Amino acid sequence: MGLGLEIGLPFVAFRKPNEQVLTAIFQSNANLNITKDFEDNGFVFAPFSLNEGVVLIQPDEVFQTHVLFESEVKNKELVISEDGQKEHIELVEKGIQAIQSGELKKVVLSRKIDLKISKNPIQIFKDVLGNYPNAFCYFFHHPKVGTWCGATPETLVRIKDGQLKTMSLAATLPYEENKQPEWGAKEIEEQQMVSDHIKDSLGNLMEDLIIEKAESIRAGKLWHLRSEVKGVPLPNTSLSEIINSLHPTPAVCGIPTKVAQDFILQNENYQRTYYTGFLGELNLWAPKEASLFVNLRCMELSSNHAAIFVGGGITAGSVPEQEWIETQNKSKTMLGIL
Ligand SMILES: C=C(O[C@H]1C=CC=C(C(=O)O)[C@@H]1O)C(=O)O
Repeated sequence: MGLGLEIGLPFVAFRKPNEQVLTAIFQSNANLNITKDFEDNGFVFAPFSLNEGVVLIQPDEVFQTHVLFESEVKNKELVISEDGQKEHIELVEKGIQAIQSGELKKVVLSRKIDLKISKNPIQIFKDVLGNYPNAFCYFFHHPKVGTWCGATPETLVRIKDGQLKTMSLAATLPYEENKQPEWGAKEIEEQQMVSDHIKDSLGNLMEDLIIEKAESIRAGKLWHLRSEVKGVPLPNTSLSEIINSLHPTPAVCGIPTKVAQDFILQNENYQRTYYTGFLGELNLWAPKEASLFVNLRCMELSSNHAAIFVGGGITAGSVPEQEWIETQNKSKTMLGIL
């Protein structure tokens, strides 16, 4: 991995949720490959706005090895900067107004936290692997794109042997030791909205679609509500149709999708680039197979700087100050590592 960074060639290393296999994919030239139809094979790294170009790392060399990282980072109390609070609260207020006016039902609003770092990137990735065993953990580098690292709890879509799996993910509460989360009506409704949206957008591409009951899942120091979704795509449905029906999910964009995406692009105070895009294996081991994850709980790294990206779903019942605190809590996933 260090070598890839030194010689400036594209590579990615990743471990899937609850697995112990680390896969590394290396491209042997520095070309910026863009996939348009998801027919290529390799590792995709997609931005939030797909028209910015979905990057593909060609699998010129692929390695796999068993790893067992269990390095819990000492849980020192994090002091988190309050910079950006006013702007974020104003943004959330604007989102709530758009919901009240009937334009939107839900919108996910986010921000970027910049900080100086001195930690070595390899150690950062080892700590991500050691601390988030049930997340999709990755380290991505492309000389023409940048260096990203993350531990995401959200699957965009997994397709194998003609079976499709995805998830409806929403709502956040802080994790407290020996305590189960107590979800309120707002969170339950927020997650149900996501399940209904998946049913509407994916349903007509599927022979059947099963959406399981919502359950609490832990993602580091947070809880979320999640329903597993599975089914069989209709014959001749392309990967591209499936991906385009799911991305951007209401966990990162909103409802209705197009109105929420336009609201985000016009109102957020920065460019998301690859945060809330997606990434993962595409036709890598067999055709029509994909294992894609939403790029959440992630950061962009450069020599002595990190940018952490955090957001939260806004609905009619949201309270701006609480939404600010939620983004502060989400930032701990990556801040705790740095
Ligand atoms: C947008 C993010 O989280 C999403 C995923 C799970 C729960 C969320 C929420 O409670 O708002 C968000 O939709 C983020 O972590 O930056």
